[in-house]
Amino acid sequence: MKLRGLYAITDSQLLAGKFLKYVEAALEGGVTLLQYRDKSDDQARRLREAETLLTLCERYKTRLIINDDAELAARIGAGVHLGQSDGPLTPARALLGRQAIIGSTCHDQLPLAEQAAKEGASYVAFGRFFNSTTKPGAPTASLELLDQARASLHLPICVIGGISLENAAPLVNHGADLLAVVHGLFGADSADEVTRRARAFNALFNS
Ligand SMILES: Cc1ncc(COP(=O)(O)OP(=O)(O)O)c(N)n1
Ligand SMILES: Cc1nc(C(=O)O)sc1CCOP(=O)(O)O
Ligand SMILES: [Mg+2]
Repeated sequence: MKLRGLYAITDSQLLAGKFLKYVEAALEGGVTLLQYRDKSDDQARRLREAETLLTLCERYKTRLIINDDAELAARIGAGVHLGQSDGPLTPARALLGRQAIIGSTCHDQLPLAEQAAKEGASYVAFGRFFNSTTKPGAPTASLELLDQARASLHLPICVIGGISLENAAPLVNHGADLLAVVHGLFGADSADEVTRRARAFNALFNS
């Protein structure tokens, strides 16, 4: 499967009261990867929601990624996204198997991406590229870094952090394969607008 296009990431606060409606609206518009990102400790709810999202993803032929939690990913047969403090990649690959999608946060550091590639990551993520209300404190990354990453890495490159329809085009032009978006997708006033935004993000890869 080609990892290229929109990477939608859920946010439990932003999507409160409209979680499945907005997620399905995004899937309707086209989503390459969907990440379930819930930073709570409510294991029962996390399992329930992850299973529901997996069923929805199967219907739309989208791959589900669980943020932070390789055990939950293994339990339901999804992929996982691991940050630098979320545990090592090698055991996660052993746990999830060769086919699983495993992503790695590399902030603004190429050496982290090279290491992640060696340890079996399926994609590497750089960010944040713009101001983010979802994660304001994340380290910043630049288009120059993206150029260097594109020239030296042979893995799909994901970009994240404050991405919107207004600022995403240069990231694609500088070699990003996956646009990871929370607020710029789900911070919409209606489900129809989420679908429209998803289509418009994907169209950036065809222009
Ligand atoms: C696609 C993608 N890229 C980066 C992150 C951030 O991961 P991390 O640094 O572990 O921070 P949290 O999201 O866990 O707060 C991500 N989740 N997804
Ligand atoms: C979860 C996350 N990680 C980041 C990083 O830079 O590693 S930025 C970020 C938040 C992404 O949400 P939004 O699209 O609303 O800015
Ligand atoms: Mg994490």
